[in-house]
Amino acid sequence: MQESIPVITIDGPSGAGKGTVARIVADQLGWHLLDSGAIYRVLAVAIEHHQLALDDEEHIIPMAAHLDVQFEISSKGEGKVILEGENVTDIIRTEEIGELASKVAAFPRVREALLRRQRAFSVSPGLIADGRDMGTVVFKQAPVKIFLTASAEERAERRFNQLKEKGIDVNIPRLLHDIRQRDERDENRKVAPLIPAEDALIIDSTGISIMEVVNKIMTYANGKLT
Ligand SMILES: Nc1ncnc2c1ncn2[C@@H]1O[C@H](COP(=O)(O)OP(=O)(O)OP(=O)(O)O)[C@@H](O)[C@H]1O
Ligand SMILES: Nc1ccn([C@@H]2O[C@H](COP(=O)(O)O)[C@@H](O)[C@H]2O)c(=O)n1
Repeated sequence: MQESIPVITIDGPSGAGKGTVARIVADQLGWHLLDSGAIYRVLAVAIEHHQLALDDEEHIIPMAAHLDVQFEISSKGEGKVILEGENVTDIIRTEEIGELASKVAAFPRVREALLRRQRAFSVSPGLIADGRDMGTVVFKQAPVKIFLTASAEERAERRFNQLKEKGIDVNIPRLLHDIRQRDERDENRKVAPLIPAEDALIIDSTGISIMEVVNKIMTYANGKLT
């Protein structure tokens, strides 16, 4: 990371709203956006496509370091993810790929291999980076760090509504089970576990609207950056 580029990190568990608020904050500030979870998800898809075993580090590490992926903006202004020439925008958002991403993300050498790619997003005028270890590892020097959370029940309900809107058939008990399992894996892995950075502002968004969360972040960031 270049020292002079300001970075706002937003870490937290699945479904806390990180991606949603990161996008709005980035739009308001006119800054770049890094959805680091998408990189782990793309790697999970690549592992499936190449039919690799999850412990096949010999092949996974070089693949992670040289992942052939482009993050594009479509003509409608929507984000598009292209892996090895194939549009994987929708595939990477499935619960199955999220689960696989969280398994592969527990391997220290995989995380190491993805560091440079993530740090390359830090360009002028600034970056909003969302993930699990943005404030603790990837952008440790960031001047503004947020840890965004919400109760597991509320996160499951949000995910339920999100998937229902897309016409995907799911149920809340199953989503709650998956969310708890993913939290447990992300919080307890040996490297870069999901924990708030010591200097992070913790925001519990349970019962708080998206715009209220955005406003809290903007107020905090304005105070820190001026
Ligand atoms: N404060 C909020 N109140 C109600 N719904 C919210 C709130 N924040 C986010 N949502 C909704 O919750 C869903 C999940 O949000 P989002 O994808 O941003 O979470 P996330 O933390 O990025 O999850 P993941 O890490 O799994 O990608 C979205 O449908 C979003 O609109
Ligand atoms: N900085 C990050 C970002 C993500 N992960 C892992 O990827 C999984 C999927 O992430 P989403 O944010 O897209 O849901 C997640 O469960 C983490 O295991 C990570 O380790 N570090």
